[in-house]
Amino acid sequence: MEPIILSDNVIDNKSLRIGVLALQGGFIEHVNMIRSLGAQCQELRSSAQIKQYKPHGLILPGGESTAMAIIASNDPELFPLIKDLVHKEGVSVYGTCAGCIMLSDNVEKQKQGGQTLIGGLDLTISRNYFGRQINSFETVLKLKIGGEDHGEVVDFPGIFIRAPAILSVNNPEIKILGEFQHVKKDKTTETIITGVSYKNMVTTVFHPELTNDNRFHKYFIDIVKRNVK
Ligand SMILES: NC(=O)CC[C@H](N)C(=O)O
Repeated sequence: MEPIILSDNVIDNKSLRIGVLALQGGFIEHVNMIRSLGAQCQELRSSAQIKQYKPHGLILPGGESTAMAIIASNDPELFPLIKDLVHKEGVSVYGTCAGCIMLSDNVEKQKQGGQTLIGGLDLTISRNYFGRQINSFETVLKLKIGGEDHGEVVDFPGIFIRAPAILSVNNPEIKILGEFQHVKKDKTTETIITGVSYKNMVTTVFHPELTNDNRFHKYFIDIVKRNVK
């Protein structure tokens, strides 16, 4: 794929740079929300653009994780580069929904034949857990992202679109940001983990970028700032 180089005037070396992987899905809403918080933000579509922009933080948006992996395969350097940035260079990353799937080590209901992942979070996630698009829903979540140190529980609007569910966290160092009680078809309930954070990585299975509540993005920007060397 021909790399499209970013023009120099979109890169401001003096302030925090957040990139949003813009291969497919809901990237523009993240860009708007990050910009509304005063950080610079850029859609990134290739390994060449990521190398040029040198983001301090990267958002992997929602959409369709299998489609993203197929598009990414046109640029064989792209996923290895993201893996290096996140796992070796400590660049902060926020994965929303499909992005959360891509950052998981164990994915149930993968595309037949498997799908390419970035990994790094030892948790078990199940794709399309709540059913098809028509089974998308909204609910109010309790999330531990509030206050100065982000240790307080706040109410947060949860938009779930063909969402995955985090069924278990297999590394005790991974911090659970929230859980909710899902009532199953047989009326029994189960606990679903809605978001986690671990070192420079944070994920949600719901979509804060589709609300007008920017507290989750503020929380991510604070993680990025903390990890900038
Ligand atoms: N809203 C979303 O990102 C849905 C995720 C999608 N079901 C996937 O498997 O990638």
